Amino acid sequence: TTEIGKLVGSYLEKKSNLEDHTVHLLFSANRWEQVPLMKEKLRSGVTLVVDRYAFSGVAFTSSKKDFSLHWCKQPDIGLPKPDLVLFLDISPEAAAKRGDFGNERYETSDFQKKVQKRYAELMEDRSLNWEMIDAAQSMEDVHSAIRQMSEDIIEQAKDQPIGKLWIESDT
Ligand SMILES: Nc1ncnc2c1ncn2[C@@H]1O[C@H](COP(=O)(O)OP(=O)(O)OP(=O)(O)O)[C@@H](O)[C@H]1O
Ligand SMILES: Cc1cn([C@H]2C[C@H](O)[C@@H](COP(=O)(O)O)O2)c(=O)[nH]c1=O
Repeated sequence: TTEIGKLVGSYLEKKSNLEDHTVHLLFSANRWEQVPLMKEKLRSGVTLVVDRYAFSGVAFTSSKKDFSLHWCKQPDIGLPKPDLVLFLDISPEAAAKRGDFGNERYETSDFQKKVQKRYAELMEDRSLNWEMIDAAQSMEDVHSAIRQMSEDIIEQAKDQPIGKLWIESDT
């Protein structure tokens, strides 16, 4: 809903075109503009559930030609570090059978396969608490797995300081 968010939304809906580096930086700027609010909420005890976050930024842009994982991570270094990252795993073929697939930019099975590989590379980073959930299960089972893991991490993280994403000393 922010001005930057609207630019990104229009790009995803294929209503406008943006140069690839530019849109990557806009996605990141859209996260950074929310950081003061995120920190305020976290410090007041609110749990944030963030859809996609920096990991999609890296996985999607680095799937484009001539983009490295390294370059793609740079603008998001130092964002608030998540206590838990849930990867909802489903094959691109099964995802394509679900509602609305194919309307947005990036929603082709070939591109999604590249993205899935990039996520696998990101998940090798042991400084982050990645958990995989089988998203091919029923909605009820997906929900129950997410709920269990979330409740556990909320309990563990409640007295921990806010870390910084991809900064080694802030694990
Ligand atoms: N476990 C499930 N089983 C069957 N259908 C599902 C399940 N989860 C989601 N769907 C359906 O798949 C479609 C896409 O799901 P959803 O809206 O949750 O994904 P999304 O938020 O669009 O994903 P993305 O963040 O990748 O864009 C919807 O039509 C939804 O009803
Ligand atoms: C955060 C973020 C997202 N993307 C891409 C990934 C998806 O194709 C869309 C968002 O889709 P949603 O259904 O609205 O979740 O945007 C990206 O390329 N870079 C990012 O930083």
